[in-house]
Amino acid sequence: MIQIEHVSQRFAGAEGPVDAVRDVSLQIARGEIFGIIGRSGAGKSTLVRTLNMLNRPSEGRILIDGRDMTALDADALRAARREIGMIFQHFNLLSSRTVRQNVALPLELAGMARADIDKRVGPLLELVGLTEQQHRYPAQISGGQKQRVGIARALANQPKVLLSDEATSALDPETTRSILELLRRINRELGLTIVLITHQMEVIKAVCDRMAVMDAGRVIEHGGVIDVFREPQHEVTRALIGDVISQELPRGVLERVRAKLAQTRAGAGRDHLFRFAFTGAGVDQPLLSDAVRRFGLDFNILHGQIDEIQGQAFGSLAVLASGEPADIAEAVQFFRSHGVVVEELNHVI
Ligand SMILES: Nc1ncnc2c1ncn2[C@@H]1O[C@H](COP(=O)(O)OP(=O)(O)OP(=O)(O)O)[C@@H](O)[C@H]1O
Repeated sequence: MIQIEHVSQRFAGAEGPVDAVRDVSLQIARGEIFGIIGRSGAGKSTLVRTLNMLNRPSEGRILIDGRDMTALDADALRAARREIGMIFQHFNLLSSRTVRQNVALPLELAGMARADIDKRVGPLLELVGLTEQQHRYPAQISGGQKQRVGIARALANQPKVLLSDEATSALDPETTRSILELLRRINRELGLTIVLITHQMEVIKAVCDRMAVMDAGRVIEHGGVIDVFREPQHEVTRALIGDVISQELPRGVLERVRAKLAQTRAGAGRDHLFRFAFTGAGVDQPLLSDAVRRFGLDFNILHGQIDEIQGQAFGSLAVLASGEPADIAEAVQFFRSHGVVVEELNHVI
């Protein structure tokens, strides 16, 4: 449905040209939720804004349903943009308009008759759960409610694609969950294709089907979310997954772990930090206690989580293993031979 073909975007920066996006090619299928993750400055916003030509790429093509967005004249582009809704981190609502009037705005701009607008807006407010708040102004509703207005407004023209630029970054974790659930529901009920950018792996894990990781303007890795989580190929991806662990560990524990790993790096310690990822059968075997017996290691479990990603149980454990290098290497082989994906996180946390 969406083909991004060799897209590059160069800006004229104050200190010379900035290559914000470099030769990105991706295919996004109809009806999927596709996540793009990367650190600040990786080029995510620039890339997603090329999809509706808010940024016109310096090179490459964007095809949506086979139509080349880069080749459209102004009128055709205006029409094509109605098929692409967008939501933003800071909601971008008009403060002088009520909830209902904000949602109606794109329809007014499209020249729709008042009665038709009313018919369209009612169900949208219902869909996002804001019927009761429809006559309030943005200043009178919560952040989560503002994003619901943003979503209803983005859906007003019945788009085929919804672009989400860090839509949950300004929200607390519980509100984030409820907005992500709403996006999931809209995706299923309306068959809408969603392209979502975020710097949080939690967001990707919660709603996306497939994902791409960006770094310094390039896509460095892409694939099914569960595959990327199970076996990240790139150091940047591993670091983004590692962030989840360091964010959830108590600060004191994190500092002690870092001190131990620094000792190991200096040649004076025996501790190594690993992340074990299990799916399916690996989950219920007593592999850790087996490895303790066989290889004489000590394990200290720092963080464990079982999630469901795309309907599959997926477990991950962060473990501090202490032992001689040869025993640790054998233990890693042992885990791998039982289908557990093992990564060393020493440089990540
Ligand atoms: N209009 C512009 N003019 C010049 N440079 C730009 C422009 N827009 C973005 N950039 C630069 O392009 C690079 C990528 O920015 P972009 O906003 O796409 O990254 P991002 O991954 O979305 O990061 P963030 O999450 O911080 O927005 C950055 O170095 C940024 O400074």
